[in-house]
Amino acid sequence: MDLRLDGITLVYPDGDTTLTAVDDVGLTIPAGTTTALLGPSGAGKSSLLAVAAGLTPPSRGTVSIGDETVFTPTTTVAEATRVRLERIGMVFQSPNLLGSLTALEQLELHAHLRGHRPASLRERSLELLDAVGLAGLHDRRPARLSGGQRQRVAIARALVGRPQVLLVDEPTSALDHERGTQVVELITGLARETGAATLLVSHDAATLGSVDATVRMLDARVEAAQPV
Ligand SMILES: Nc1ncnc2c1ncn2[C@@H]1O[C@H](COP(=O)(O)OP(=O)(O)OP(=O)(O)O)[C@@H](O)[C@H]1O
Repeated sequence: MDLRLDGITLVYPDGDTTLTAVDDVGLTIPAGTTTALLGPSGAGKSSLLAVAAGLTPPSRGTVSIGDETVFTPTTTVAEATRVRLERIGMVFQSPNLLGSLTALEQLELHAHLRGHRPASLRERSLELLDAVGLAGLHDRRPARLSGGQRQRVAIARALVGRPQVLLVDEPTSALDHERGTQVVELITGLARETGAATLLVSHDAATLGSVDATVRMLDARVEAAQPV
């Protein structure tokens, strides 16, 4: 399903005044495609991602998945959490893995906590770990994985609940150029295969050869989407 942001504005209180972090942003990400969000520090990229994830309610505007409006200025925390758990996968800058769990267990626990408990969960998790290039490393704990491998576990984990939307914040910041490019290729390929509408924040335009579109943010606003 498509992800649609309509007229998103996010205003933070800032002492006696306010700061507009996102200013009337509209963006559509078709199902199965990846849009990269670029722009200088402070442009509003993480703020827009937080609104798309339902972590922060917009001050104005709506977020829709398919035909359904899921986040508005009045969406409750409980409702936003439900939508996020059921429909949205997230990959953060840091993989945030649990030190005592194997790669496979990271995926299984994540799915359990979200209420996804199909009989085939183990197979699905193994398949995803294979898809991210970790065949044979399912039993490794994070301490025995490289930084790039940990990031791949986090990507597989985000997809285990078959999310309709995938939101990715700076997945390559800890990786060298070649590995960063590979991780973006992996995300765009998985988005295509799973149909997830994917929004990926990046600082590093050189790693984005495989994305379907790029959007540049500047001073809280976006320029028109550019197909690459
Ligand atoms: N919780 C907050 N309260 C107040 N202001 C905030 C908050 N979070 C972000 N801001 C401000 O909103 C603006 C946009 O910040 P944001 O983190 O979205 O930018 P960014 O493009 O993601 O930057 P970076 O690339 O450095 O992560 C900045 O001016 C920032 O200082």
